Amino acid sequence: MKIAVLLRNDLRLHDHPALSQAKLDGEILPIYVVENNLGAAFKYWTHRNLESLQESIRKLGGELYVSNSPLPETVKALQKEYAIDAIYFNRSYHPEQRLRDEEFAKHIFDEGFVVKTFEGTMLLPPWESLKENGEPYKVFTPFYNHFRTKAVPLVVPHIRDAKFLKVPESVTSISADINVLQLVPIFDWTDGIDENWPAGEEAAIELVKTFIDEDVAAYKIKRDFPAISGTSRISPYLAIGALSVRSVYHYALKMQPDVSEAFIRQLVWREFAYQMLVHFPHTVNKPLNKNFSNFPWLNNEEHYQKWCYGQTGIPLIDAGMRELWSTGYMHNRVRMNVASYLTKHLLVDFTKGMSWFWDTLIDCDIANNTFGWQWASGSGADAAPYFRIFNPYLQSAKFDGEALYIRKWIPELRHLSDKDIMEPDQASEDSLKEAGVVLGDTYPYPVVTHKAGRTRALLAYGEIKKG
Ligand SMILES: Cc1cc2nc3c(=O)[nH]c(=O)nc-3n(C[C@H](O)[C@H](O)[C@H](O)COP(=O)(O)OP(=O)(O)OC[C@H]3O[C@@H](n4cnc5c(N)ncnc54)[C@H](O)[C@@H]3O)c2cc1C
Repeated sequence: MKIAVLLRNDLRLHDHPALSQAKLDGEILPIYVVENNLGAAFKYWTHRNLESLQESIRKLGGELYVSNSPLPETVKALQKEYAIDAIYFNRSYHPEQRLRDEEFAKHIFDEGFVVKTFEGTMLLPPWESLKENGEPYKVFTPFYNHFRTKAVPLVVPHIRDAKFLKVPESVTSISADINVLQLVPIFDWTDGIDENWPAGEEAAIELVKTFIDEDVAAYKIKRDFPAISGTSRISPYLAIGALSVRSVYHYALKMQPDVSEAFIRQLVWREFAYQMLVHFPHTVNKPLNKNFSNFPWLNNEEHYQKWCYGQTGIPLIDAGMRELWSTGYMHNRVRMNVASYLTKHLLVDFTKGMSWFWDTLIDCDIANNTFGWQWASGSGADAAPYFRIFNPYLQSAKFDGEALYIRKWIPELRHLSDKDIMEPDQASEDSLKEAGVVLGDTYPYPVVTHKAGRTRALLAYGEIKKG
């Protein structure tokens, strides 16, 4: 049987249920089709991971094919040029793609293809984590407790040999040249990504093994400090699927059963985010909490731009946004702060923050990004209540006490003392002068200070509470 295995955000050969089953059932034609509106950084990350997977498949004597046309057209043309019998794929939970997949699967099944779908994204399919009454959980702790009573399926074997198909040159609907997808930007801004993130599953597996073998025990106490590498940094690999979440889960439980609880808990937050997405797909652009539909956002474009480019005058916020711009990643503690500052202090709609993250993160993940923004703005499931507003100065003092993170990303402030660097507009004129800082020139004044932003946010919140 000639089986086309559709690859999406699952660019790997380990624990890949669709490829594993195809290996047992026949000959494999792996195809990647760009389907969603990818952000710029993630496009480039996809390109590099496709290159890496191409290399691995070639070592096994096969070829990875790509197509620029939408999936139904690609399959139709391919069928005409190179009669395939079956289509296998791991399910996607991107709301739009899920609908397209369902329609597509039905259509090609009616046309006589064998169609098989698999779980390749989550630890458990979303319908296995429901309450007894069949409703989805909206609060994390009961979800987590329920989840821990379930057995996560074991991983499937790494593909180390398989019969791969190679299409003749006459077939033009797919190509083995990844460049045809044009995922690499014309202007070269990708150095920061290249320097920080080796692509591909080998790099991903090495990273996660080292983290679990050596660092997971300290995760709980180190994970909140952005200047130190206390977290796993596996999110870019989970997002593109170079790493299977099930492999990570089982490896952690097997190798470090006594000290991996805090880390496993985060993997289950990801699971929770996915099940929220599946059951409440409208949350990708609308608040889960309906009260927020009429929230009086100010959406000041100038403020938004300053936030995007790390020019708000609040050092912790600017450091985070500059880390994101340079590397395609931001530490979780800082993500919570920048999201809170945008939606609460600046009163900019959370969907605007979400779309900036979508365009700049290499770990952009539709479930985690949606969930994170809904949570931070107070409109989502198990959310930070709106009236609890992060104070970025206290957050810096608590989680970046020696200002190592701020100094790294805002070098123009580096000569200020640990205290002054967190709130430069409160520093004395002498201290600023001595450190070579001219507010409004070398570094901006705050767009909105914590005190003013907090008061304004609470007033806005009062409006929606009144109804
Ligand atoms: C506003 C906002 C937007 C976010 N957008 C994304 C996104 O687009 N993609 C993304 O992967 N994560 C997102 N997160 C969640 C979190 O910030 C990242 O998963 C984490 O920083 C990745 O670093 P790590 O792999 O070192 O995490 P670790 O702390 O090592 O955790 C391991 C894994 O657990 C999962 N995880 C950890 N924290 C969370 C969380 N709070 N919610 C859901 N899953 C979690 C991730 O898959 C992560 O890779 C967002 C958080 C916020 C507040």
